Amino acid sequence: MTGTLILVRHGESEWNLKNLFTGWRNPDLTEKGIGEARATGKALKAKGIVPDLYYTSALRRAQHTLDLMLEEMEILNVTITRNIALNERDYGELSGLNKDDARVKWGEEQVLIWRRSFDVPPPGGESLKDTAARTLPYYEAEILPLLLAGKTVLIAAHGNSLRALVMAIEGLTPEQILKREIGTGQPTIYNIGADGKLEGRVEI
Ligand SMILES: O=C(O)[C@@H](CO)OP(=O)(O)O
Repeated sequence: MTGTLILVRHGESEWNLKNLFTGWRNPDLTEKGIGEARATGKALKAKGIVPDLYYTSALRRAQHTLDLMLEEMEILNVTITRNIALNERDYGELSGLNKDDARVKWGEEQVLIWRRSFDVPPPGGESLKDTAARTLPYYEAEILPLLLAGKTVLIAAHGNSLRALVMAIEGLTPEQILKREIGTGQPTIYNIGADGKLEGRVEI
């Protein structure tokens, strides 16, 4: 049976707006981010998508995004699983620093490597590879069996925890994932086949 996996990055957060490295810090959504979450909820509803199960991280920007989407989809009284495995990558000592200040201090290239490379962690933080080491096992143990049973699963999470999933599901190389961006509030929808492999993408 084909399952459907809906990945949604949280809407713009207060620290996205201030251009601060966020990681495991816990700001909420801005008004723009709230609007992005509602818009994605509306688009999922318009497409007639009714998920069977709901997952998010232990951070409120993703939790709030999921709550807003469910409001727009008029889906009430469902169980939401919140798990730290879906948290954003930990930015370690960069957390709270302004990204432009970081570029001045360490240079554009070094900051790009910390932000988008596969296996180079920021000081005291997680690389994408480290993030995948907690996100992928969780996906394989908790989410994939549901998809193989033909379920539709909605996950609201973060730019880099989702990039880890996208890299695995799409079979991207470290060079390819370097260029992959996921915008705030942006949905990525996959049909997953009985073999657990990507069958195709759904646009909404
Ligand atoms: O600061 C962060 O936690 C992330 C996501 O907002 O930033 P970046 O996109 O630079 O990895």
